[in-house]
Amino acid sequence: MYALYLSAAALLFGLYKLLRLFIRPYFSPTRALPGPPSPSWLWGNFKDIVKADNSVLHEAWLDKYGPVIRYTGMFNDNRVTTLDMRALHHVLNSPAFEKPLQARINLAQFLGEGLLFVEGDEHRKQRRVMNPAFGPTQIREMTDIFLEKSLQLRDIWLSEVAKSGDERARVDAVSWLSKLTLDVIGLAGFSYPFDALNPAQAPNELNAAFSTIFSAGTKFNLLNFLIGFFPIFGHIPTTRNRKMARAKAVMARIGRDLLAEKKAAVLGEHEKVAKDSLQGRDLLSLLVRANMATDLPEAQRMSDEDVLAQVPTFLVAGHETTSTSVTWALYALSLSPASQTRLREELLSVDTDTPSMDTLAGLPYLDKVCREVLRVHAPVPSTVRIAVRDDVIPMGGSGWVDNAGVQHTAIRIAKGDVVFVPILALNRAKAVWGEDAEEFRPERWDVLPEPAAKIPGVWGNLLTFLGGSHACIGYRFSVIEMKAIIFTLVRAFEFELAVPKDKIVKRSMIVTRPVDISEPDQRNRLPIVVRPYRR
Ligand code: HEM
Repeated sequence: MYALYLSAAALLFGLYKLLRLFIRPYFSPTRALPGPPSPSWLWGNFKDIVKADNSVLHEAWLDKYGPVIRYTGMFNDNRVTTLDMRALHHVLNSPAFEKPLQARINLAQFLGEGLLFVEGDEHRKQRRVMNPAFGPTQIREMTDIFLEKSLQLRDIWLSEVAKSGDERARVDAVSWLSKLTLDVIGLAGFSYPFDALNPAQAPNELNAAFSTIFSAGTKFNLLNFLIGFFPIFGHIPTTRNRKMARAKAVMARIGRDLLAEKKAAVLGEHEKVAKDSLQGRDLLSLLVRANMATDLPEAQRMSDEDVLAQVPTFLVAGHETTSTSVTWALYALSLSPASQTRLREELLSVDTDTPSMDTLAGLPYLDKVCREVLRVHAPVPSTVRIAVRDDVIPMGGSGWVDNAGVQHTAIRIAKGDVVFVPILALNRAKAVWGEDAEEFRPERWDVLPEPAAKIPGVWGNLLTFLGGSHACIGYRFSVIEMKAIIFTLVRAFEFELAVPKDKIVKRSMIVTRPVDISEPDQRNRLPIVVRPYRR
């Protein structure tokens, strides 16, 4: 009898939760905001958004309905977006907004509870211990790795040219750059040699495990969707779940070995680790050292589990994002021969193949090219935040006007409403960058447009690396890595697209990659022709 009451109570509680989920959106103050009608209760505007290129619909709605809009997600859930910089600054910095739990659970099933997962005090704790590993002094030390791997790719492409017997070769920028940045994050992240650029080498254990986890985690399918809501689905013994479990076990074993090695090195630092040895300079070693510092209060230390979760976190966050940026850089430079020539002239004025971080950082046109690529082709085009309590978001400018013509200077938002953070849309907003905002034109950085100075981003007057408490911790790492790769490749080769421009389209699955639609398989690919540059 007691069990029956308990089941009935659980059922009622479940029903109440479900009902609240469906009813809650109708009581949100965001319903007063202007925006597109919802075509379906089940899908909201979701299907149209998925069909269009990332950000395109949001941009059109913002153009049509004003500076802040509401549209709908699944089950008519409220979603708000705005290009208002004061409002975005608030959303990115206020503890009233977090990553949605469902997205975090999805991340955690393949990444563990690392920096991309945690929120609140735990996030502040992890971030405090990890920040020093990503400082300029530390990245300066890693520049050699970025250049060494870039030179390896340069030599591989030169040998492809030699093999072709034709002074030129056709290569796929996506796959080669992905191998390059995997090698870099392996060495700079953990002193782990993936050796992905070595053509004779089959993918090693960690590479294979990582690929399995990454491809399962980033595919949109019913199982992944259900796991986001009900993590128990991750334990059903399907082929996908079994493969994931095996891959996670490999990742955990290698992670534990790496961690044990780093800890032993830190403990025996004075005798064993030379000050400038590679072993002591990778991100994991720096993190372990910071976490073991004697002046760090016990409560502020990360557990071994937390440190281990950073291994897949660095791999996922730091690998495809940077390779995609460089891929888009080669795409943009292929389509803009004048920028390519101007850049090459600047890069060839440096008299070494292995410049320091400061030399790379001090090349003005290289800097403008990188900013412009990261503006027009932001690899992560958007993110979302959920209100964890009711809140009022202040707006700059003249605010917004409701249906009754009343002016508002703030956005009232209810717990559970989602804010879409329009990274790409702000990066290419005409109101900020002018009428040619969608064009790749590095020279625009000669004079920064006034409104761009207010963009609440951590780097480069852009939202590409986000801003606020969850801003990308790896932005310095990524920008210098990007500069080192472009420096090496543009000095050595001239580039052009190997297929017509309209055969390359963008497709987003968290990261926006080029897709080659000239081939029936329509894979992530950027075929380019490389021709050695004769000085
Ligand atoms: C062009 C390259 C990159 C881009 C565009 C990029 C972009 C971003 C963005 C937009 C976020 C915020 C995500 C959100 O909160 O919704 C983020 C967070 C993060 N990124 Fe990056 N990233 C890049 C490279 C890297 C690299 C190289 C690393 C590490 C080696 C890295 C590590 C991280 C981590 C750990 C976070 C979570 C930070 C936190 O929540 O405190 N990223 N990145």
